[in-house]
Amino acid sequence: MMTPATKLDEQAQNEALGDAAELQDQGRLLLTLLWLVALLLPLVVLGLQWLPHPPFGPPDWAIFFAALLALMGLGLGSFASRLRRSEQRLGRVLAQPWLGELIFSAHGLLLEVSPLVARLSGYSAQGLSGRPLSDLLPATEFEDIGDKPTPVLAGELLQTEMRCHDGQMLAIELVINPLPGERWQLLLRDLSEGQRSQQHLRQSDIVFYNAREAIMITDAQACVTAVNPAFTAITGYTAAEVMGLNPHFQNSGRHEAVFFSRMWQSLAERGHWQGEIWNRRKNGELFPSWQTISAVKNSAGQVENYVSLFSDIHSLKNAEERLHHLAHHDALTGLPNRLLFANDLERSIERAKRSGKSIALLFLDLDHFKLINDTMGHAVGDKLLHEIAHRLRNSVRAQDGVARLGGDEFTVSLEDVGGADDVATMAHKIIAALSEPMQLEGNQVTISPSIGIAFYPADGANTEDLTRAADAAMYRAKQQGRKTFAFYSTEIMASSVERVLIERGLRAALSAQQLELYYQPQVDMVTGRIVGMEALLRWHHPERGLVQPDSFIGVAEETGLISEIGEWVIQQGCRQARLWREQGFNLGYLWVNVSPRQILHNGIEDAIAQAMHENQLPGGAIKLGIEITESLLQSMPQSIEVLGKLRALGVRIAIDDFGTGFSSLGLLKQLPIDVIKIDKMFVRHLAVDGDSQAITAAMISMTHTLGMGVVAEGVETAEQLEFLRMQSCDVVQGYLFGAPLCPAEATQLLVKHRLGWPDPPSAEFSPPMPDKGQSDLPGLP
Ligand SMILES: Nc1nc2c(ncn2[C@@H]2O[C@H](COP(=O)(O)OP(=O)(O)OP(=O)(O)O)[C@@H](O)[C@H]2O)c(=O)[nH]1
Repeated sequence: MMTPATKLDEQAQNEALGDAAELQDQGRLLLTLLWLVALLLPLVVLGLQWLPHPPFGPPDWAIFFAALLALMGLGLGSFASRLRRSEQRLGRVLAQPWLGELIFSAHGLLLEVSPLVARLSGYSAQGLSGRPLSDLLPATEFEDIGDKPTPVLAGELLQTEMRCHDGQMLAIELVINPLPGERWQLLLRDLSEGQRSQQHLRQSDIVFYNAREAIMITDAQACVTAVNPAFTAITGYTAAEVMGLNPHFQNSGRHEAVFFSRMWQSLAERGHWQGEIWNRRKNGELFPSWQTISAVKNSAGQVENYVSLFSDIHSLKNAEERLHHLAHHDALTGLPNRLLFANDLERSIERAKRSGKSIALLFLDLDHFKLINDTMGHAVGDKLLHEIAHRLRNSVRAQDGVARLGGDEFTVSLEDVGGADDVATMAHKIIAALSEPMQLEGNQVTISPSIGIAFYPADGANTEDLTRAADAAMYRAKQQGRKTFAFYSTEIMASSVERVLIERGLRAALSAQQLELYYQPQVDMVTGRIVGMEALLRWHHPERGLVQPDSFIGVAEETGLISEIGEWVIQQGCRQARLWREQGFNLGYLWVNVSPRQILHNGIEDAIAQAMHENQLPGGAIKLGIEITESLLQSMPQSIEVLGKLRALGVRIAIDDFGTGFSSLGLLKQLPIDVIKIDKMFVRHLAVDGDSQAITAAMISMTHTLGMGVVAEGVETAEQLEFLRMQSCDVVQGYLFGAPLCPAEATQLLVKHRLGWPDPPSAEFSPPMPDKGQSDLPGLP
């Protein structure tokens, strides 16, 4: 698109071109004159000879012509030197890197192009030669240039576009001049650079008018010279209202004079200031802004303007406060979280230090809260936690600190407390308030807390120690049966240290191969043959020797290590079963103990399926059975599903220690259970205690009625055995047949009793002197 030229900025070019045109005219005139002189002068001289009185005699023609030639030479010499100077000048102009030259014929064909034109267009100079001018200049003005003897555009400065070799259009400015020989010269220069800087200016305008940040520009005396629309939107002042004012008109009064003097100091020293500043809107409202002020200097280094850019961070500040609250509070209950609890307790300790008073820290953990989650769902669990937080807050004074540390753990810190009695009363009150039944989604739910109590400074001189002491005391309250409180004591600390030691040792035990499975035989009452082996876990502690499961299973369950240990037990048990099958033993079942936690949470079916697959179980004479404790029955819905899946894998399921919990046989009917194991407590008293006899007889009979098998544990005497036989108990297990033995000894036992025991077991079998701890193996994996 061609536009009229608006300015002539190439003065040198025009002067040179002007010179050239003038010289052309002068040259033409001079030549004509010389020709006229050369033709007419001899005729005039000859004509004068015919007069009656010629003014002079016949000329010496040789001298005459020599003079004429000298005259012509002088004229031509002066013209040639002017022409040379003009050519040099034009050459210099054309040598400018920004000026390109194109020579074309009257028919519009390109004859010559300068290197710059070739470079700008992307063609080679030869490539362009002979092409129509309109190939390079597609604008309509150039289309039919070849049809006209003279381009109509001559002498005009035009802006148009040049089509480059790659098809891109390049903005150019050009002028066309006539040349001798019906040729035309086209001088051009690249405009894109200039357009870029104009575009830059336009972009600056766009930024200024469309920025969301307010922009205020002042002169060197700090009088406002310009503000953008965002400034008006944020402050309420129009540009006209603030023009010429000192920015002080926005002063909020929130900053001291020293604040502004520092700002000016920074501007003077570094030319820059940045910070948060409170300003006043036109309507009087104060608002925080984040402001950047820059001093703009001229080339002499003097400040000409100050440019201030700011945004309203009012909403950002609100968000920051919300974030701060979120970071310090528990989202579910709104109580302070662990972080704020620690900060608050630290400050309480500082105060107590100064006043010499003491602080009581109560550490609460809900009892069996997991069961609520498991049986009623997480959403109900959340509501319960919310209600507990509410009750807890209402049970204490306003100045007492209540926090939720996470999960079902809460704390209450009491400053300026009296004696332990007062705190015990408070703990009672909290337990009573929290244990009141609550209605959650149509269900009545009851829960209780266990509370540990520790005092500053007696039990801990800083936040960590005090919290640790209260936590240890809470653990003691759990051990004491839950729904109670316990004060911290050194003895409690010792047992909590013991727990930590066991946990640490246990973490290393698996990789250090300190765990081992022992096996205890189960004997069929009718045939006297071994029909099963129960795998029982032992820990060969490097310093303490053989550690009983009672001492570490609890810790393993609390710390979650039970999953890893449980999986190892399953794999190891299955491996042993495979070995015995390969050795030709007709064993029946290999039983492993599985923790209720594993059943409920750890994808146990996958672990068992994999171990069975790896050891080709069930295979032939050996199958896998799992023993679970009665407490699992409290999580009925989930357990039914998992146990069903295990059954589908061919696994038998036994309830261990039956009779010690509160579940009824009727409840068992709803679960996929194959075997009931009567707890050794009943078996032990069979000979002397009529009640135990009655209960055992009833259990055996009812179990049979439900179509399940019965195993009696802890059989140590012939009398017990006899009683169980009379009640038609199916299988017995106990020292009378064998203690838990390491794999090698258990294999020897299998060899020795391949054909079973005589009936009753012969006296040659002397039970090992029972280490009672070892025979009591409740609920261990
Ligand atoms: N609903 C809900 N459950 C949570 C939340 N945070 C943790 N839990 C659960 O709280 C339970 C805490 O259980 P524990 O304290 O370890 O065990 P417990 O069943 O209370 O048993 P004891 O403490 O030994 O009486 C775990 O099952 C967690 O998954 C939560 O924000 N909401």
